Formats: sequence, structure tokens, C-alpha cells
Amino acid sequence: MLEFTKIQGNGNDFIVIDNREGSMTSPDLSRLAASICERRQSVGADGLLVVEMSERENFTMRLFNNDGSEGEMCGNGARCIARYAWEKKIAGEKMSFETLAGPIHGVVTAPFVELDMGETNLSQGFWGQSLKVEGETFPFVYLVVGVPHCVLFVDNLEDFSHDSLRDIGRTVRYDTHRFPKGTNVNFVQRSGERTLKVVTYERGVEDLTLSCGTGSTASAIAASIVWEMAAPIQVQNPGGDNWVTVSFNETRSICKTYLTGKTVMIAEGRLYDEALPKDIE
Ligand SMILES: N[C@@H](CCC[C@H](N)C(=O)O)C(=O)O
Repeated sequence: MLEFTKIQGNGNDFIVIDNREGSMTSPDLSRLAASICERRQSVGADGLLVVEMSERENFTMRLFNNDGSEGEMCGNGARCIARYAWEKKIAGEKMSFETLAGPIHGVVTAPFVELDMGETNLSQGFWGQSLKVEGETFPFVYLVVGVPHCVLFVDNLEDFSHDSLRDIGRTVRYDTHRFPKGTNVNFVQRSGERTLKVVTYERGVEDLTLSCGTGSTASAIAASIVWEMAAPIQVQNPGGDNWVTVSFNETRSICKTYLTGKTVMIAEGRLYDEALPKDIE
């Protein structure tokens, strides 16, 4: 039986397993993610987070989306795995861990976790462009915050139904002419002097999720440049709020961000062998 923990950050939910002994290979983990994350058929989650050994930091975080693809980084997932590592005494309240997008530093003040999200190179983004989907024109910004993010600016999220946000998100996500690696898609409305409402379509989940940490960060970076919004920026997601602090270097070509939000430890469990994919046993 496979031991797991379920944790959520603003309704972005994850199954966490400890693979520090290295018993599962990457193909095993990808198949496990696609199976264990399937809602109704198994435990169900947006993604599988895996703790592995690291020579440089306290541990390594790997994220497999619920379609089995591996993502380079996951903001809410990183907050959840930091909480897990602290709860399981894998690391102290201040920790650092490796990701495919570089090292992340975190501070756990349960139930909140603050992450130093590192630097984002703004000159590698797209600025001042717009795109047209289903008859609507959206000004947008494209940025890589560990994973690719398109930030679409909207006047009022309530003008769009859930299904139309999902359909527009899916069209933009697969616009590989503009975004060769595909992209996560954030619909962003300014809701106050320092507040944003954000709904995200996630690559790898292939649906709207209740929150996305890197999406909250990309949206806050875009808002702090396009709308000159001052930090900390409160990002209101359908599943809860993230707070993002953004600061720039002198030439404003690089920005540094911190992401804070709540985590909830949901359950500990053991997956029966019959629920494991056939070739992992
Ligand atoms: N939910 C995440 C992002 C996860 C990765 C993403 N779906 C991708 O592979 O591009 C977050 O909180 O940042």
C-alpha cells in the first residue's frame, strides 16, 4: 500500500508522496499521477507532489499534473509541499528545495506558507499585445514564472460564464504558434487599488482550477507593470487568496516576487494495491 497525504492551497489540491528512497521512476510517477489524481476513480487531485532527495537543498520537489505531465514549478504546490516537509520534520520552518525551475526558499507559519519565488526575467515576456478568441479581443502579457503564463486582462469576470472561460482558456493554452510550450491562462480583473480577481486555466489539468500560485504571481507582476499596482497585491482566486510582493531591479528588466497563502492538511491515507496502475506494484 502506498502512503500519501492530501493537502490543498486555496482549493488547488495535491496528493503528496515521499519518494526519497527512489523506489519510483519518472515513468512510474507520471502513470501514478494520471491514475491517483483522477476524480471519482481514485483519490482525486489537480496534481501529485513528490518529495525526493537533494544534495544541495533540504529536498527536491517534483510536480506531476493530473494528466501525468511533469511541470517545472507549481506555486500552490510548493506551499503545500513546504507545509508537508515541516509537518513531517523533513525540514525546519525555514527551508529550501530544488525544483526544475530552480531553488525555492520557504517559511512555514502554519497554516500559512511564504515562498521566495526568485527572479522573473521580464525581457523574455511579451508585452503590449492582444489576441482575439471567440470574437473577444484581450490585451495580454506572457511571462514565464517557472511555468509559462498568459495573463489576459478583462473588465469584469462576471461577463463570462464558467464554460466560456474554460473554452477561451483551452484555445489560448493550445495556441502553440504563439506559445510553443503551451501555456497556463489567467483571466485577470482589477477589483480594487491593490486587489485582483483571477481565474486560471491550467496546462496539464486542462481545466479551470480554483487557484494557481504561479498564475497569481504572473498576474501580480503583470498588474504591477501595466496598472502600476503597488505591492503587496491580494490575488482573489475562486478557492481563496494569495498575496504577492513584487519588486524590480533598476532597469525594471528583472523582478523578484514573494507568494504567501494558506494551506490545509486534509488527510493521510494508504492507497490499496488494486488502485495502483498495473505496472507499479
Ligand atoms: N497549480 C500550479 C501550476 C502547476 C503547473 C502547471 N499546471 C504547468 O504544468 O504548467 C501553481 O500553483 O503554480
